[in-house]
Amino acid sequence: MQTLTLTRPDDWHLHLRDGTLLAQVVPFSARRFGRALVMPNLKPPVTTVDAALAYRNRILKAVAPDCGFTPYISLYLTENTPLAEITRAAAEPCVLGFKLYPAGATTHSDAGVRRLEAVYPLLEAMEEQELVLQVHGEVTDPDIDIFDREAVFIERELVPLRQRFPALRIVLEHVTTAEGVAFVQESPPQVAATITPQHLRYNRNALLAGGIHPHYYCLPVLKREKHRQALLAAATSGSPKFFLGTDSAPHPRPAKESACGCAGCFTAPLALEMYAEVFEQACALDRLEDFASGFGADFYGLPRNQEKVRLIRESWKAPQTLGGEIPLVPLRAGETIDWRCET
Ligand SMILES: NC(=O)N[C@@H](CC(=O)O)C(=O)O
Ligand SMILES: [Zn+2]
Ligand SMILES: [Zn+2]
Repeated sequence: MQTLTLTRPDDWHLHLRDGTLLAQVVPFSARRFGRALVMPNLKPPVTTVDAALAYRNRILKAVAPDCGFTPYISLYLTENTPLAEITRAAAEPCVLGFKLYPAGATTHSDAGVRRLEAVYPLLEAMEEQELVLQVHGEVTDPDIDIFDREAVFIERELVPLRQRFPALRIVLEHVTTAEGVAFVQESPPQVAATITPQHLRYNRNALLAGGIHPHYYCLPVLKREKHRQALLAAATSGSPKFFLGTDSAPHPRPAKESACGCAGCFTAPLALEMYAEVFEQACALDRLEDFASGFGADFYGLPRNQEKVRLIRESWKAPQTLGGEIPLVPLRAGETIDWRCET
């Protein structure tokens, strides 16, 4: 049987939610990943170092103490973030940066940034203190077609931002387009991107062809095949600028299967396995370890993990729903997955 032993991977973009949902979902990540950068779009958002430390403790309480899972937090950047919070964040090892949510772009982003100019002093301080800006890269302009929102954001916001803050460390989170890939490739080394398993594996047909498939709806939305090809080429290129970030984003089943279903794919129970599938299909399994377990840690200046995980080339079926108090439907529910994680 074919097996694949990897340095334990890390997830550099993860939503764990809070309360009951947190307890339900975190074990799926902790089983596979050594570390995760946990996103701050809770209600209310995690905007301060104190709130981040409290959230981190709640995450740690929800996993077995000996499981070796280390959460890091990205702080939610707002137009009201005090300058002093930047200094505080820079001094706190478990805070790895600030998340830029253009207000209205995605789930729980209403406290986000309306005008980028309003946070220029904060970005200047972040640049000086070498903090990372994690970006949800979509414009919120209702006149822009939803499939173009990432490309337009890059042109209107990110290119000028890179020019104004040339040393600012930026991660274009969940990159979904050829334009996003090109932006990262042509930027200096402190600009990188995370790539999700769904954007590597699917184009927009998975969402819209043969009926509407709400569990494949996330933001930025799945794109055309040519964009998927660009992402796949980037992820398997061996470039250290592209690394794993699942963007696993659980929502209760009724909120997904609704006349106005919310954005987010719950992938934690099968994301690592899916990355193995797509790298295998691209004949690039030898590049998976750097993408999943190396480049992200290098970018964040953290040591690579010591432990290993083992994947086995063995089919299994993703569950239709995951039990627990809150019903959750994972991506690929009921479908066959080619790789199984042994740990
Ligand atoms: N990706 C998503 O579609 N949803 C995320 C938010 C985000 O990462 O944009 C969520 O929190 O549900
Ligand atoms: Zn996002
Ligand atoms: Zn996300």
